[in-house]
Amino acid sequence: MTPAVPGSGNATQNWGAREVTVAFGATTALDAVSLAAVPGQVAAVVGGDGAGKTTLLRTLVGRIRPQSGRVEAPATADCGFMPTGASGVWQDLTVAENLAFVAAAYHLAGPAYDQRRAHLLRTAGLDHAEDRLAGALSGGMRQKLAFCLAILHEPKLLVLDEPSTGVDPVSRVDLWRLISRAAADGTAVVMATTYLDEAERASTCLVLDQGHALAMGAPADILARTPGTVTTGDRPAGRPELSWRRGHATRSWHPGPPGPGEQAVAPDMEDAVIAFTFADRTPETTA
Ligand SMILES: Nc1ncnc2c1ncn2[C@@H]1O[C@H](COP(=O)(O)OP(=O)(O)OP(=O)(O)O)[C@@H](O)[C@H]1O
Repeated sequence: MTPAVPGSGNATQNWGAREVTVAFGATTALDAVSLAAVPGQVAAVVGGDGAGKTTLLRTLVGRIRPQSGRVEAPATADCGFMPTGASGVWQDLTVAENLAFVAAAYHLAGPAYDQRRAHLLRTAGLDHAEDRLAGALSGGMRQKLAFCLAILHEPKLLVLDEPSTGVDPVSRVDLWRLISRAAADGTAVVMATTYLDEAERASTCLVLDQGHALAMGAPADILARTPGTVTTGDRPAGRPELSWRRGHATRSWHPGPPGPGEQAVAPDMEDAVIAFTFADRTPETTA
């Protein structure tokens, strides 16, 4: 029997990546990274530029073969993948033609398909734009079309690469509603996101940095395990390179307790991800 991916909490499903390592030449994009994809749940993958998010997602859907570790995923026809930047959309086809193209690839037809297509277009707010060229849609509408294309064939595993990056706040809400609905319908959803408020709403969150998994678990657990202390003030406290702007204030990370007069805050996901990253990148501070 295949062992379950750690953290899946599900004895019957074991989709996900298990200790996957991927290198591109001298660059280790993923270093023994694991992530469970559980039906009915959203797993968020977060991390900065070059953290390995896209590589992990592409590995999950079989587009990259890892050097070591293993991937458990449904058959290709049961996977849906939305690449970053809506690059899964054909710009010179209309919305309707994009959908028809994908439907033909999956042999989708008949009243059940018509119903699903109409439902998706309505939920995505694209039902009045069927005849518009995808290239003429707003960024948010194009992302929503890309989402519809990825989910049209009702995949069991849905993998989304930064679905809401560059999307206006209202379209972000629409997209999140679509994603939550897919999970509620029983789909295992894995999404990379740079929006940490979105990550905070996921069931599981994986924090990556430079190919390393810094933390994984329920968002509340990750917050509870935030290393060191985060403080707020009107100027950096301690080492300036361990401080960042947050609205009109400055946050600072301390490997230990705050200094005298410094005001500690309960970290949110943004603070936690930054704290994990600083702790990992500046090991001398936590030694
Ligand atoms: N095809 C490739 N050839 C060489 N290096 C690659 C390739 N794909 C990714 N990398 C490298 O692997 C590392 C991880 O990249 P990846 O795209 O997975 O990160 P990411 O977290 O998605 O970041 P970003 O959002 O900036 O794309 C980076 O150092 C990147 O330069």
